[in-house]
Amino acid sequence: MAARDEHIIRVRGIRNSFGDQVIHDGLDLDVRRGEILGVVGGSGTGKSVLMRSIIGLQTPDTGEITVFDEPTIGREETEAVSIRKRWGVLFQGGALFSTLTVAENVAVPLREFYPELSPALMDEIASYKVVMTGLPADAGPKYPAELSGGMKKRAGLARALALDPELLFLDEPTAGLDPIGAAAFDQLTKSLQKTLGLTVFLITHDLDTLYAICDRVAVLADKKVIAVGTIDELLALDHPWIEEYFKGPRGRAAVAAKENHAQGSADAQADAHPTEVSARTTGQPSLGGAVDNAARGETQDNARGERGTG
Ligand SMILES: Nc1ncnc2c1ncn2[C@@H]1O[C@H](COP(=O)(O)OP(=O)(O)OP(=O)(O)O)[C@@H](O)[C@H]1O
Repeated sequence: MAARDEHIIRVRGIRNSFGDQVIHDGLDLDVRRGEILGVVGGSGTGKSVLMRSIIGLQTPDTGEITVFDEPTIGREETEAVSIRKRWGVLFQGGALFSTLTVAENVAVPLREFYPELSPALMDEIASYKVVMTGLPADAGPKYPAELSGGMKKRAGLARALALDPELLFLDEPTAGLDPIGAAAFDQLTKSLQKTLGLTVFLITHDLDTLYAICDRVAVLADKKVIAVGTIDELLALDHPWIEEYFKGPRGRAAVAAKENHAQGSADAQADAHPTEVSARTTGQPSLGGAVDNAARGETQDNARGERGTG
């Protein structure tokens, strides 16, 4: 279990602005080692800008950010490389290179950071990562255009895991997936986090994801992180936005889905496969088996009942 006070990411007093538009002002956040931290907030509150600031793609006007106890703002590229190797990022939509196959996409970070590796070894590592994320082995030679939306996300995840990171950034990983595919992706994330000992910074609008896999949730509003804690801790704060967010109709449905899943898991006994797909807000029965089933479920991307932002 993670030491509660061991912070992989520390953000202190950052301000981000674009022209006259101030996105963050005095924003603080700590991410603990080994946790899955969900990051929520209304559209445009700056969740992605925060992630980009942490990974060095956006330079805040002021403030400090450290990752693995190393400052990330204002670092020379050569200095930043040693930190960047230790995290993986899944951007919204997967951000795959359309002219490269899945395996070539996964190998991109290997080529960038370890160009001395032989092509055969890069291929082997890429194949391993592809299978690890639940894609069929024959997905490697396919191009992104030949994949479903869910498979693209898995390919993006495989690329994010290419360097065996300690820290994973996921920007709305389940947006656009149907409920079964989204549930499968959540369980894959949880399973990888446990197996690989990852710390996960997860931006989402998906209440099911928050309830199913997040250890804590950080709420962005008013240009700051206004609260961070477990969902129960957040609800105890009696904040109107938080209350509405978690206790509205979608929040209640997410709680029901989690309870269904807990009941299903009890019924299925304690040795259930870690990537088992849970029942979700659709009321779908729990599916056994997992990665393979998950991949099958995702062929239903964009079907009715798709989970988008909310
Ligand atoms: N490069 C940029 N130039 C100008 N404005 C930007 C830039 N990047 C982000 N913004 C603005 O910053 C604000 C926050 O954007 P961000 O993408 O972080 O929001 P978000 O909370 O992730 O939203 P959503 O939930 O809709 O994805 C938005 O108003 C956006 O238009």
